[in-house]
Amino acid sequence: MSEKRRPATPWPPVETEAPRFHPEAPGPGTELAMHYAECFGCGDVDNGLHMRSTVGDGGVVYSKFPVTRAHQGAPGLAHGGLLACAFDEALGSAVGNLLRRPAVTGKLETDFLRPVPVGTTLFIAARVDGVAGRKIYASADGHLDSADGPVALRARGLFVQVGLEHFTNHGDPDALSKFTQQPRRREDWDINP
Ligand SMILES: CCCCCCCCCCCC(=O)SCCNC(=O)CCNC(=O)[C@H](O)C(C)(C)COP(=O)(O)OP(=O)(O)OC[C@H]1O[C@@H](n2cnc3c(N)ncnc32)[C@H](O)[C@@H]1OP(=O)(O)O
Repeated sequence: MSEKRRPATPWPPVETEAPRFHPEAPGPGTELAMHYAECFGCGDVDNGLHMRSTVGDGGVVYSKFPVTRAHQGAPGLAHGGLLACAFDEALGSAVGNLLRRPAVTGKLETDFLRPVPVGTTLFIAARVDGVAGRKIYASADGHLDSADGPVALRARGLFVQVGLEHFTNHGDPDALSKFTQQPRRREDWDINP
């Protein structure tokens, strides 16, 4: 298959500032631990995505998603919704780890360019592209079977910064103590937009 192209739309869609990485953000080469043991993307969940991420140079976070039979849509092929899930995780990891600003996905768009067979590993490279107040724009490419393999998917996401009470009020009152990696304490986050 030749390199796929899709209609170009401006990204980020609004004027942004360059992302300001947190002074205590993990540096290049750091292998990121799961952020929550029950996270479907990175946690120890039966049939979860079991994604693992590493910080690269230049503000890129690399994540791997090993696609198994548990992740099928059509026979032998990954389910599109789960592929989008992998990108949500990868983009969220870049935002959370590099900026340390608590944020949730407001919008996620995914271009599916090539089928992703069971047995392949998706190598996702995610970066934060710009920040406009509470709005944080991030994007990622997903390569088949190696970091420079053919691009199977591209995704763009808008993350919206929230207060930490978003997680305790809407989710679990003990949410903060259940995060398993830094930032997990209130003082470890950059909570000023
Ligand atoms: C180390 C740790 C690792 C952490 C690693 C983490 C990895 C996990 C990754 C998974 C992440 C998730 O799945 S998070 C879970 C999925 N997402 C959610 O559940 C979010 C549900 N939605 C919400 O809670 C809310 O709608 C919010 C918080 C997103 C926004 O509500 P709000 O706070 O009232 O703010 P609101 O004014 O509506 O929006 C703020 C600005 O964003 C814009 N905006 C909001 N949504 C959109 C949208 N879809 N499209 C365009 N623009 C939007 C608004 O126009 C506005 O722009 P302007 O007027 O200011 O210009």
